Amino acid sequence: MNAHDNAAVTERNGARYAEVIVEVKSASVDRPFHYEIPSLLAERVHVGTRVLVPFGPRRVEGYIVGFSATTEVPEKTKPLLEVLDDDPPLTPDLVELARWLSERYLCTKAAAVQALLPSGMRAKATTFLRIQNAPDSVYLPGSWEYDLLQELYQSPNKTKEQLLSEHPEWRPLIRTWVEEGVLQELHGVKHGIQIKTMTYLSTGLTESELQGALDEISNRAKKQKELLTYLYEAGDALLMKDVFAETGASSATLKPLLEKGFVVKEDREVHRDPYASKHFEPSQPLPLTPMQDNAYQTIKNAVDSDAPQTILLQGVTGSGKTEVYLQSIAACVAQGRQAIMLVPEISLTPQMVEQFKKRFGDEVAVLHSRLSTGEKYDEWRRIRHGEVNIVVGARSAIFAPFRSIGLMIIDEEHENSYKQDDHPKYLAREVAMYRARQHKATVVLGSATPALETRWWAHQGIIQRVEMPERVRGQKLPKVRVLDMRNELQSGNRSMFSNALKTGIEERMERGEQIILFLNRRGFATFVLCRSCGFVARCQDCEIPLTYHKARGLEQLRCHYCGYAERMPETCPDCQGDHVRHFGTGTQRVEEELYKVFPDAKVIRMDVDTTSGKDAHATLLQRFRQGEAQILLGTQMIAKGLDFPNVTLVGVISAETSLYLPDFRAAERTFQLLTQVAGRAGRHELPGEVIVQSYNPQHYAIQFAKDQEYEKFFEHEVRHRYSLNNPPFFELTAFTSVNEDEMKALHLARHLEDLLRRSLGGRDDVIILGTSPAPLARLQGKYRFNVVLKYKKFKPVSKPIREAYQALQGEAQKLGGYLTIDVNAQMIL
Ligand SMILES: Nc1ncnc2c1ncn2[C@@H]1O[C@H](COP(=O)(O)OP(=O)(O)OP(=O)(O)O)[C@@H](O)[C@H]1O
Ligand SMILES: [Zn+2]
Ligand SMILES: [Zn+2]
Repeated sequence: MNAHDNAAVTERNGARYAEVIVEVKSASVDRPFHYEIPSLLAERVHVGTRVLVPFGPRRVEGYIVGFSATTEVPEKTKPLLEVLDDDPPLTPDLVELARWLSERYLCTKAAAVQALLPSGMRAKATTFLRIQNAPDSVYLPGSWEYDLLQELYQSPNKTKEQLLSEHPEWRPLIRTWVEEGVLQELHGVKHGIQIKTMTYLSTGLTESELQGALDEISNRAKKQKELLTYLYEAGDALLMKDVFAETGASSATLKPLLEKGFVVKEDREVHRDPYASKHFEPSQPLPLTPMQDNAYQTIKNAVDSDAPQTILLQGVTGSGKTEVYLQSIAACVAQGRQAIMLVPEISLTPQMVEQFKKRFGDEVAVLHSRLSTGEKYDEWRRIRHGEVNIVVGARSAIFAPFRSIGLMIIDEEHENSYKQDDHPKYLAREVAMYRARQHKATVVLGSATPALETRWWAHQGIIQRVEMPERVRGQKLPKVRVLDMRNELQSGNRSMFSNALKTGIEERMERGEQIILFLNRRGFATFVLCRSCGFVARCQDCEIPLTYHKARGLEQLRCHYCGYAERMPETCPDCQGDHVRHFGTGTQRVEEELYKVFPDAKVIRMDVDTTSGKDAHATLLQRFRQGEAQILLGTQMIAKGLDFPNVTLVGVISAETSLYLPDFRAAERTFQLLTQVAGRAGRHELPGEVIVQSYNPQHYAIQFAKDQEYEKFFEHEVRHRYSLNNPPFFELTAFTSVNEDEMKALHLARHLEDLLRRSLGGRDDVIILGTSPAPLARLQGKYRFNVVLKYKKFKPVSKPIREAYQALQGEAQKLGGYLTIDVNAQMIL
């Protein structure tokens, strides 16, 4: 077993050795190993094939990533044991993608491969054997054939792997019988629901045989005769439970027919379809508005052009982006290519799925985290086997194993959730652009408020940009009022609702209209604000708001970027008043307060606590739609994509809660959130109003959001980013050292900082920020310290970064902690 890390050969061409990535979770085995290909398996191995291999004393699963004619120590090279699927789960382009993932995001190759596969497969894919055509021969007890058949009859739920580990000698027999069709291999997952089968009944009798059979059955067994005739007339195999329901027959009726061989019973593999019970009324494409048509033509031309392209579709809320997506996808599929539609997990609502099902019917697979493992696995197989041409899904659907992708659309492309927070910490947008190069496909990034990077690339001419600056029916964007909460305090209103918001809510309740109240709270960092003058404590170097900490009775403010710390001021440095407070309000507190102020109100609260159940999210929204409550109160999860005709007032409790996160993207996020929230109002006949409460109403993110002026915001923010060496001008990579022991966590982070300074210090395209406590300074009892690196381009620094990271993995473990890395970090936590 020796390693070859160079580019894999994808054609076997008679090569003797397979290069295999083994499923072993350890950085020290992060390379392909060589295995000899036994001649029996030669026809079945391809790049992407899943195999069983010996690894030390164990047998483990692995994936073939290439072939090699030679190996360094041939006598020590062991053979592959088994090919685990008929179809390789990974296609060669996905194997190549896994290699790129591990290089770009510094994860192990095994972790990269796992990211590409559905969790069902990860949960342990396995094979079941079913008797398909029992052999005619009679076998003697004690023969392998006899014993194997007995075992299969008696324990149908044993996996092939279990049978083989108990009786390795059966391997050749099983293989022969599978080839001859005596046995059928069913692929499924162990744990939870397995492969799903349904029982079918059929009769293979000819007309004259049927006559003979009916004569043979006693006249008293009328039910049996009816059942047999029913099956004969059907011709095809029928689902047993339907047959029973239709004919009133039961297992007792069936049994004698089976014994006499008049009826055959067989289990067939079926795909679980999470939407099977729903009927979708087909929808027709809408005639496009001129603006939509312009966007559609641009996308269609790009798809036709057969060169990889990326297009930013910048359309205001309610401009009809979805219809453009639907028609672009239809055009792509009409060309015989496939399409991937990504939406943020929280917008993957039933209404959203419905739109796709209505337009494309069975051609769509849906992937999201609320599906069961089995459902996910089955949807994935429908994609892999070419049964669908379209997938709608959250982040990981970007890995859909399609053969020829023409179009990948990322809706609300600026959303946080497109960055995976586990290894590999990939950004869906980057993955899409990589796959676009592989498939000569088009990427569409859709948003009313694009990520600053995306808009910058368009500005630089690196990607195309199409605008849809108006709403479909020409409705005005809602009016946004920003209310100065400092004035409220001055006039003696100490509650969290301004007088204007209170009046607004009362009016809507009287008129029977609905209200959305929004609290853009992230729930961890606490910033410090003066309620009299709006002063916010910031780091003088980084301009990032300082975070409040209380430890051993000492109240401190810290910068989570550079490590600077100061004491919590007792009076406001600006106005000398004593209203300096640390800040943070939860949805639950707002709800309590709402009931105090409006005892008659009915409120639906949506946050992580109330939406943890399987369909809780959809159910709550449905109840609000049906008018069960006047007020919907929630966090960012209600900001996106919702379309409620009866909502005429949207209130933002405090714009500050996202503005003063210790994050260089805080202004961008606040602008995006406010714009999205405002976009929820007045989408239909009733005009909408938006009230934003703030202690800093003059802040540019709030002012530009008020006028929904993305372009102006962009120009302002991009200058700001430039002066602070932040994205898009520099990319950020964050290392986090985690340990129960604060000193050990700190020690490792300092050590890492040293290493980085030695290898990268002094370069003018790299900035190393000092070790500092992470914004989430303590999580689950563990201390966290960050070292953040800024650089202009990843390639020239990737080697020193990788080396420093790998060099300290061992030490981190020795200290009882660990070190993580987030390449192209979107948020430093
Ligand atoms: N060509 C059209 N003719 C008539 N109605 C349309 C057309 N295109 C879209 N619509 C309707 O306009 C409304 C807004 O469209 P949609 O929700 O796609 O906007 P959007 O750009 O995705 O907005 P958001 O960013 O807020 O989600 C929807 O009700 C949709 O059915
Ligand atoms: Zn700082
Ligand atoms: Zn003040």
